[in-house]
Amino acid sequence: MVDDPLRALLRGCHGAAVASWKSKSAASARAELIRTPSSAALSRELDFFGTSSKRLEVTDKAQSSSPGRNNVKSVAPTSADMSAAVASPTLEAALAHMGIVSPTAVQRRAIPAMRAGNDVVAVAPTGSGKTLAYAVPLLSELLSGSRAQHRSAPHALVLAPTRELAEQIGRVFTRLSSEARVNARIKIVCSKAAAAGLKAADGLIDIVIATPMRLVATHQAGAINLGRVAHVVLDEADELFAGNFLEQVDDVLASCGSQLKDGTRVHMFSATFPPAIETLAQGLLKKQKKIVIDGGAYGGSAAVGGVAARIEQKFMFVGGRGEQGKVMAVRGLLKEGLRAPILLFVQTKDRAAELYRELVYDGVKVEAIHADRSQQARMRAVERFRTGEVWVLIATDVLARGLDFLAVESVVNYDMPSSASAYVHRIGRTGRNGRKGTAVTLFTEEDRVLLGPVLKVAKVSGADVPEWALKLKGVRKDVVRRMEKRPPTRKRIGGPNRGSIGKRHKKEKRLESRSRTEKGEADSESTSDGKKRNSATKGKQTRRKKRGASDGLNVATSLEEEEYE
Ligand SMILES: Nc1ncnc2c1ncn2[C@@H]1O[C@H](COP(=O)(O)OP(=O)(O)OP(=O)(O)O)[C@@H](O)[C@H]1O
Repeated sequence: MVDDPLRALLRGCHGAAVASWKSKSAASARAELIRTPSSAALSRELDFFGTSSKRLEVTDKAQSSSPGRNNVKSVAPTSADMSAAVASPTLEAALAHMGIVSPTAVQRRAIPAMRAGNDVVAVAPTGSGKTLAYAVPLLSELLSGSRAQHRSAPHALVLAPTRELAEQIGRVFTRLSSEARVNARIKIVCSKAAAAGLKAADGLIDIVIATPMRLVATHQAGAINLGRVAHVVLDEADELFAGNFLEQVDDVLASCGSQLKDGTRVHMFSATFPPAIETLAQGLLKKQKKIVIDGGAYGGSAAVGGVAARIEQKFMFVGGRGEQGKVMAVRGLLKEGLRAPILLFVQTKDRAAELYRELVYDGVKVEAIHADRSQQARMRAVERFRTGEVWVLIATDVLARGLDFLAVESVVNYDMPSSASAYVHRIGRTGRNGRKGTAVTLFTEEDRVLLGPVLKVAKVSGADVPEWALKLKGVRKDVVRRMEKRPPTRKRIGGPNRGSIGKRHKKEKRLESRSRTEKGEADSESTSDGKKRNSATKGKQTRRKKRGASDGLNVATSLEEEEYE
């Protein structure tokens, strides 16, 4: 094993793989793998959330030619386009300070549309800057003084399907408002603690960013007044209108009640907006302004689009050998130099655990995100990925939407996404903000039903879809829909290594369990009802063990599950 330079690299290097698996031979890819950048250089590249000043230091050929663009200290002048879109010199300067000097297409159109008092529906590709497209007009209203001034009554409400996304949106608002000195009171409500804090503070709030479940609970507890909300923004609107969240979103909008009739504006943003969701959303939009950018598809039979232009999409049939074929395919991709960091999507948390075992045994620097781990452990996993300590992050669809992992080079759909929309969002974790990215989708015989819709999206977005694939016999829509709701049951992931987990993994298990115990202890110390909390934690751990999840790799299976405490 030591003879194999790839194995040595996978074990020891912090550098990113720089070879494209598609365009280079295995030998040259390996050679490039050996010339990895330093960990410092890599960590500069890995600003996943795109909101810190590090992002401006990224060494990117496309950007480095524009002087001042990569220098945090020098603020480049903004374009005429930017002045016209933002219409606020203060915000314009703040954006320039963040390295944002010209608007993206969706910003160019959505910012003025929101300012003009419309209900904006914006469908634009992943990574095209939709967050700022609504953050700018909302903060600009606060700047101009037209804000609600009622206790616990926010001026604007932003809903997002997951806690991670809500927190990311919160970071964007906080950064921009502090750069512009808006002095906006921004609250992120996506955990019990945050909701309790809101009640305790009982003060003025300008903007609330929340997950639907937590906001409903907070409202029911009387900690927030939704009666005077001027704007409701639904980020990942199609997901918020889908089964899991519909009831809660409905409750929130009902709580904005009378205001919805006489003036609350409702805005929807996503990279996908299927016709069924459009019909559902129509009733809420009084003064609607639709904005559809590039691949973003709004209505029509295509139903989804929104694939960022620079993502190279590849499909690999791993057919006959089923699950074993997939593991081999992933090993092959890594060996051939698929560019890291890599996000690897699987269908369920159990499969994440199984795949983790396979890869960790190989010596791949891999992590898996799971909802049962403490928030600290989750953040640590992301941080390890961010700094290049971990090359491959295994996740379920909980990480598929909205998260701005700016430096992710490749996405692998280890398991076929459950719908064309899911495909768009998953692969959209790479190729963000005009960067290049690679998306590889593995499929077997049992994926035939979902393959058709996914290939259509790929074809529409300019991917080189093989002729044979386009000739695949169509599947009835109701069969596709059934499959979207209930993806195929897959065989366990496990190759020859299964069962022999190896020293390294055992060590990871020990560390994980130690960190859980520490967390339990910390919880018990920091609460007055410590005993209760500590025994509850222990009970939870026991239950987990009973469920056969002693390796602690329970990745959430649904977005709903993600709303943990
Ligand atoms: N005008 C701009 N110029 C340069 N960078 C920008 C601009 N607008 C946004 N960005 C950056 O682009 C990245 C992607 O933005 P954002 O997360 O808002 O995309 P999105 O369209 O919401 O993606 P998704 O559909 O996946 O949620 C962020 O890192 C953001 O800071």
